[in-house]
Amino acid sequence: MVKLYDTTLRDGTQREGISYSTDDKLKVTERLDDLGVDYIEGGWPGSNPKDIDYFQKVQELSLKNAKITAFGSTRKPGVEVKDDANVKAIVASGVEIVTIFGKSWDLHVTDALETTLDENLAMIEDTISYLKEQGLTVFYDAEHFFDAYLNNKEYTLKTLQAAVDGGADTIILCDTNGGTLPLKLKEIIEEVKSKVDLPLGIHAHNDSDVAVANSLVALQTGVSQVQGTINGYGERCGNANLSSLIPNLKLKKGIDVVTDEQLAKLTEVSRYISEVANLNPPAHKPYVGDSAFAHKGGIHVSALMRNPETYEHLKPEIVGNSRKVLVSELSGKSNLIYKAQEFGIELDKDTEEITQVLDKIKTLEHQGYQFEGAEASFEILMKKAMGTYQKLFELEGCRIITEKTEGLTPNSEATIKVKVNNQMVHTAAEGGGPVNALDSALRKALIEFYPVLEEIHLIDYKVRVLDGNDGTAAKVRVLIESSDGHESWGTVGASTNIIEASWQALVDSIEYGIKLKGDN
Ligand SMILES: CC(=O)SCCNC(=O)CCNC(=O)[C@H](O)C(C)(C)COP(=O)(O)OP(=O)(O)OC[C@H]1O[C@@H](n2cnc3c(N)ncnc32)[C@H](O)[C@@H]1OP(=O)(O)O
Ligand SMILES: CC(=O)C(=O)O
Repeated sequence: MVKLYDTTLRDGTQREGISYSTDDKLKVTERLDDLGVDYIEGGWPGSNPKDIDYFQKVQELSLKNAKITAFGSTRKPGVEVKDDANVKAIVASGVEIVTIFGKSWDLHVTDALETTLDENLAMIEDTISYLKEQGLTVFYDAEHFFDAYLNNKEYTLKTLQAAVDGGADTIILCDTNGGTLPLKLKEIIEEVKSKVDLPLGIHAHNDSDVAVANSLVALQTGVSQVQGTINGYGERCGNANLSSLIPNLKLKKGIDVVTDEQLAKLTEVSRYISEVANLNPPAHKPYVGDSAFAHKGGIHVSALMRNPETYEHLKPEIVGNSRKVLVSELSGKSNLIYKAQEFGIELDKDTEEITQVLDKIKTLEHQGYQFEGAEASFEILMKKAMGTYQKLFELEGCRIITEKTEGLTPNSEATIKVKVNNQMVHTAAEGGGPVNALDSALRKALIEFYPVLEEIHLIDYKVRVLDGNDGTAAKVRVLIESSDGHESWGTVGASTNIIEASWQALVDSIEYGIKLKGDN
């Protein structure tokens, strides 16, 4: 039996940039419970009022799978355990399971705690025995266990014995600094197993980029509890990533740590937690990343269309993710056919049209365009090449003036002349900058013909300088993301003139949006 112990809400919050509210923590708790983890370490009640609040409120949730645990340290040196503020806060938190970390490494006892080796052993034993007397289940986190073992095996084993004597229910071996490699970790766990007769757990940090590997090796060596966090969030480089460990265990090792239905929620849970953490979802993480099943190379897409197993180690839907095919200068005809099918366009591999589209993409990418983030521009390009694209308006001309007066905010004004439905429209608009003025003038000209434009907004505008060596004459790429509040689409432009690059991306964005909303 393998037990999943999630510390997203404790060690995960030790990652730079994360700060949840109590409400956030409660919502994440429910998602983790849904996912099927066995334990949720909700926080450290001795640390801050938010965590005290959390432990009160979490009692009102009806969890289906998980048990809530509270984290804390052994008592302070020279303090009676019943009087220790941290221990009192843990007992008051109302949980049935607590996780206490103690020092395994003599260096930490002398240099961090600044106490004696014997006092540390007493701190471990009597904190655990006191908590056991309170009727609690106690997991003991042996902090820095592997470094400690390599430095002073004899003392380190005494700290574990103190935990056993105190009555700990499980001992978790922690690779706190994340510096241990899998084979060394395995060797040490094998030795410990022959000396400690208690269930063991593993808590691995990712400083050597092997936290998941270390956790798998530990489980293979007979450890039964694995600690980690969703998306691998955690102090410094993070903790063992449960978003990878869960599918690895279930799909590769045949250990049913969650049900098939729960596994299919993995991607959603990963993205939900990154949203709540206010971080970008981790695009390149295995299993759950947006790019985990993104195929770019033409050779890959060609084979994939014949049999997905050729370039995927599992079906993306199993973990709630989906396949993505990208279009770029690395595409072959297969990428285009795949995308055409997505757009509902019939395209045959043996036609002149597909060769022309492919050549055009490769030429344009050489000139600085990037279609990967601009699928709407790619769809338009494809339809134009096939002669099935109808433009919604023609530009007759435009003029943009930016006025900069010393001490005043610069102001831009655009005038534009476009032909819509055989009618010439001439408008002007102001804006904070030249592109903003141009966008406003164009919208003003088109709105009476396409009222749906009211619902279409630019949500992101990115400019990338392509050849910085050319200074202010450098070519730039503009990527625009637009949305109607439900769907979003990306468009691209490239030129040595930033207004021209913006114009190209803007026109594609507006035409695509109007057509998407069926207002043409
Ligand atoms: C490996 C890990 O991830 S352990 C978890 C680390 N997480 C955190 O530290 C987040 C929460 N921490 C906090 O809110 C605060 O640090 C608190 C409330 C725990 C302590 O705050 P303070 O009392 O102001 O102490 P401070 O943070 O400066 O120093 C840590 C204290 O804990 C002591 N300590 C460290 N480990 C242990 C331990 N296992 N058992 C007992 N005491 C410990 C240190 O010796 C130091 O005590 P001292 O100040 O009396 O010398
Ligand atoms: C306990 C803990 O978080 C660690 O040792 O890393």
